[in-house]
Amino acid sequence: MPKRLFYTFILNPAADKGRAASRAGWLKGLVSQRKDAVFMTTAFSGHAEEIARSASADSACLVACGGDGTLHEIVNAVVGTDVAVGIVPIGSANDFLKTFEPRRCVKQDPSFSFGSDTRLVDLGGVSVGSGVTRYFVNSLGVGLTGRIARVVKKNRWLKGELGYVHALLRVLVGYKPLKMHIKITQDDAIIELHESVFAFSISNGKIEGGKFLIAPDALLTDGLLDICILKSIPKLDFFRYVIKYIRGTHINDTNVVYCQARAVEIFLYEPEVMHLDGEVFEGVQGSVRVAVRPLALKVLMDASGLNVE
Ligand SMILES: Nc1ncnc2c1ncn2[C@@H]1O[C@H](COP(=O)(O)OP(=O)(O)OP(=O)(O)O)[C@@H](O)[C@H]1O
Repeated sequence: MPKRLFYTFILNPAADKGRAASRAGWLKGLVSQRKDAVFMTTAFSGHAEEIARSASADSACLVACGGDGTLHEIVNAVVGTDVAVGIVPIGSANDFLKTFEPRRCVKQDPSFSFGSDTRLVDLGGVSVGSGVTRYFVNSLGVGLTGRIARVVKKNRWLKGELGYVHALLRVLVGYKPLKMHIKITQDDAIIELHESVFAFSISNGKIEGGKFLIAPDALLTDGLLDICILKSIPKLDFFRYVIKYIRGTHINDTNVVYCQARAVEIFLYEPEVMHLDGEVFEGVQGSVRVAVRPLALKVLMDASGLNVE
């Protein structure tokens, strides 16, 4: 049956530390000119996912108006359906869009052009123990970056790069590398590591934390996830790696394992913090299985023809 609406816009007014709320008037103005679109606002964390689950019965495209967290919730509501997601980038980082359509990441002047062309992108599926699978569209981090994401989220004032620098410094105090067992499954090899790990991430997009080029070789459509493991290093050395992460040159470092795979399993001996697209999951322990779900998400492309890979 044809859907009644084409677009449902879902605004997270709390995105960008509450600054996204100031875009409500502009978004309502956009939507009010059309018969095929409606506008909704979230009232609490997790609400975008609830709205998206009910709206997906009626809409062909759900537009995430916020940052990566808003997109993450909507993606998890539509995965497995034919509903597309669109993006109005008014969050702090909007890291997914930096890979998908980098030219649209102009925060001062966000745009949305009504179109219907979509591109399929991969997703990463994550299951902890026997729990349900949750999906990330941009990146997953365990340990250091999970803890940084937790501090960034709790901080109500500092946004953008300042927020990440503040969080990094706070997390580094008292931080110890994590003991992990990692099993990376590639087409022609299995890599097993029993390591103390300083930082661990799995990426679909290239950028994490606003400006860190964690996965310079990542492509959203290659059916692969990019794994980046920084082995145990002296804590003070990490500042050198921050510069390398910004430039993407860490992947050639002898302390870094960087590779691509379709599936990864990690075993965490102690409860840890994990982030998926910047959303924080506490107390993750035991077996964490991650597998790519190739071309599983339809993403609306900018109709102005500015798309680049
Ligand atoms: N009405 C609301 N009140 C409070 N929190 C909300 C509300 N709606 C959504 N949230 C939460 O706001 C958080 C931040 O959203 P989001 O990640 O989109 O913005 P951001 O952090 O500025 O962007 P980015 O992740 O790109 O840096 C998410 O965890 C989301 O669950």
